[in-house]
Amino acid sequence: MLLSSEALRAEQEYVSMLYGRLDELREHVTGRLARVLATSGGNAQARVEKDAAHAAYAERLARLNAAEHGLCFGRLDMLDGECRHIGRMGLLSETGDAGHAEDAEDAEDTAPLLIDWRAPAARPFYLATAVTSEGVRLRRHIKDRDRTVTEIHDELLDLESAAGARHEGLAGEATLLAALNAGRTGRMTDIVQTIQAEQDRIIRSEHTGVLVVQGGPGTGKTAVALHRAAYLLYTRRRQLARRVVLVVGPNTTFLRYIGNVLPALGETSVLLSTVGGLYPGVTAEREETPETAEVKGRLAMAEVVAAAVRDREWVPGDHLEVEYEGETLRLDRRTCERARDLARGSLSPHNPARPLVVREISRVLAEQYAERVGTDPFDGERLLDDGQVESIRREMLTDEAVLAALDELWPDLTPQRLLTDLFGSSDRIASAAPGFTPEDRALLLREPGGGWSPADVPLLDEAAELLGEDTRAERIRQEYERRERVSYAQGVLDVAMGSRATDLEDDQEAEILTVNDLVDADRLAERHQEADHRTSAERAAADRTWTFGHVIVDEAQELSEMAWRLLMRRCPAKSMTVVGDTAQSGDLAGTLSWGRVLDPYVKGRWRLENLTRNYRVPAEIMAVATEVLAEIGADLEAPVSVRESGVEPWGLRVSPEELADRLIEVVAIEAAGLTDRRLAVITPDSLLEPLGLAIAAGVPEVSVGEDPGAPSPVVVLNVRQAKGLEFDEVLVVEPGLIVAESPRGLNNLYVALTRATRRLGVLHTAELTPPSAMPRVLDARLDRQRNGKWR
Ligand SMILES: Nc1ncnc2c1ncn2[C@@H]1O[C@H](COP(=O)(O)OP(=O)(O)OP(=O)(O)O)[C@@H](O)[C@H]1O
Repeated sequence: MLLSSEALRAEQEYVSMLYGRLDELREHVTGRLARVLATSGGNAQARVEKDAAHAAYAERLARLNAAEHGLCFGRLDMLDGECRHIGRMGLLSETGDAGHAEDAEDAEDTAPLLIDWRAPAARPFYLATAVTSEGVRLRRHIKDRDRTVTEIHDELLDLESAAGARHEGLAGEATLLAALNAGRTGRMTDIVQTIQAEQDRIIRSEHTGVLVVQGGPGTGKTAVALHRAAYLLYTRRRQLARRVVLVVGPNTTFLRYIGNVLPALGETSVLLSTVGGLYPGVTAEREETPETAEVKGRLAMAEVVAAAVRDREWVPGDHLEVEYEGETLRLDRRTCERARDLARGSLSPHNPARPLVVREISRVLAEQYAERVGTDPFDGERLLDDGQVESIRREMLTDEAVLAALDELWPDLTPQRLLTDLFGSSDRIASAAPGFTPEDRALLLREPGGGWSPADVPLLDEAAELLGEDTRAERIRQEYERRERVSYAQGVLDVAMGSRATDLEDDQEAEILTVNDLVDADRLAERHQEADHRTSAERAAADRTWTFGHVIVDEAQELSEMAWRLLMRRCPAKSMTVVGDTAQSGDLAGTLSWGRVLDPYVKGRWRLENLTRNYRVPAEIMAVATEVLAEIGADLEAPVSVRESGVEPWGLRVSPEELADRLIEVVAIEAAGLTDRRLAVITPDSLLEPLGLAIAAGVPEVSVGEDPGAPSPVVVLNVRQAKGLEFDEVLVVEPGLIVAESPRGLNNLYVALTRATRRLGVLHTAELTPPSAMPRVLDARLDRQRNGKWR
């Protein structure tokens, strides 16, 4: 129900008051922040406190700034006469914003002017229906632009109006449909104004373990996952903000697509990453075949990496000779075995255990050498005492031949070196992966160099766990740096004193000495040490061993078993929200069953929730996609579209020779009709480059492949790149080839067909038949719209 101008005016007054309150708070926090920045000096403790205050005020200011657009978007009139305004953040009438649940509790007595959408009092806004009114008489949706209320929609929640509802259970239908019909910008937006009841239940789920959200395309899984992150940060801010929430997505284009949602909700303690981005210092851009990625993603690779480490803890078949200072020393097998057992028995990872091998082997070598060169030729007595033998031992550790022998027996290994050596040698692969078929082993073999692939990252991480770090070297480096700083600081003080002393009268010298007493070199050095101004999320990104408070995995069906292993390690509390759709699993290493990937870690402790309504894809397009879904699995259920677009999908068959030209023609005409809308052309992998280049040459403002930054109106992508994204219009090229190119080709076609919010077209050459019956169904359906024309 659209309302009168009087109601609009009254609402404007309230909303203006709220913005006024927001401005006051901003001013207050900006002032505090400026004061913190102006303070200087103090001891280490004071500096830490200053950094913490700076971070807290900056974060609060970010939250206040984020609330600027659509600060208040709803109102509930309760049956008992109470009126609640709902918004992006809580606002109290007295000082302080109810920035999070804990703040709100602290300020219990203060009347809320605005209720944060995540607070329990806001919940009926999302859940109330005419059938279950939750004590609500009227729900109002408020829309504003630049602080001016432009629209309000009211829903009376009584049983009579329920009878008239078109889609039973759609809360705020007018506002929801306006959001769903709006043009897509290439950046996902938040849905706080129109969260639906089934989504709200998941967002606020109290389940603390692994929550799996399964739902078809467009059911809002990504939106729900991100809003759940915001909800958890609100309710458990003290624990989670420090530990950071990790959001894992399938590729960087996708991360860019969702990147604005949480900042717009005022949340910054979040790290967005692909699995390939989770190994600091490695950029996983190497391309490899899906078959190789599949082998690398198997859980059995954990044992392969472990075996590869064990293989590097070597003992000779009989003995090893070491040339030292003209003497040929001999390490027999038993000595080497003893050193190895000693190190393995320590149960330390490989690198930290290495000093035990080094000490034992160098001790044996030093004693042998001492016996050779330091024995009395007449009585056979050893001439060197223990101290001298120890000196020889230490000296030996700078000798190249000795170091080479140690490197062979128990090398100091980085994960990169371990895997480069492993994948570069068929012998090493055969030894570490005896259970693999020759074909699988051949898939692992590659030349050294050429960088790392996303599937390598969980293996590097696995190796890092097994190798461990010998932190002694790092500790020595830190101590060295500290001494350098102290010595530099002492120099500064000396220069200061020296120059001042020469300039000053004798009676002033005492004062300078007092200053020097107060600021000694150690303290000055501490002050020179750079403060760590990084946010928690930045520190988490740079630290492989960081453990996250909560992990959200999107498009989770694409993750390999090894990727799950890595993620479980990063979240020891196993507090996770996992969203995906096994019917969309296109990656060969991905999963078709949640139990298979989760049971090894949280058997019986993960909960499954389903989303059933499709907010993205209109019914006309979903009817086509559903035919494909039925081919993937007869028991799979398609989500039900919440709207129709009135636009039927179209199909166009062309000859192979004219494919590129007709495609350019179609894209050019479709693109010309786009105003503030986006078109995606989704091609089979093998056609991405040739067709992408052809389209880019013939049509302006086209980008090919992963989104380079600012979204262009027309993009050409393969299915993998389009995963999780959405566009106003989608043109699928050669669906038969998309199916034929992968064992999961049908799943890929299903993904491609479900990216459009308004219009779908299919352009193809051959009959859409092979290799399965499905495309024939698609062909027949599209034929009805075709009539030889695509428009
Ligand atoms: N309650 C809602 N209100 C407004 N828009 C919504 C709502 N739920 C979902 N949407 C919109 O529907 C679209 C699809 O949502 P989303 O991308 O989260 O779906 P998904 O289930 O992750 O899809 P896919 O599996 O295809 O990646 C998005 O534009 C999202 O903003």
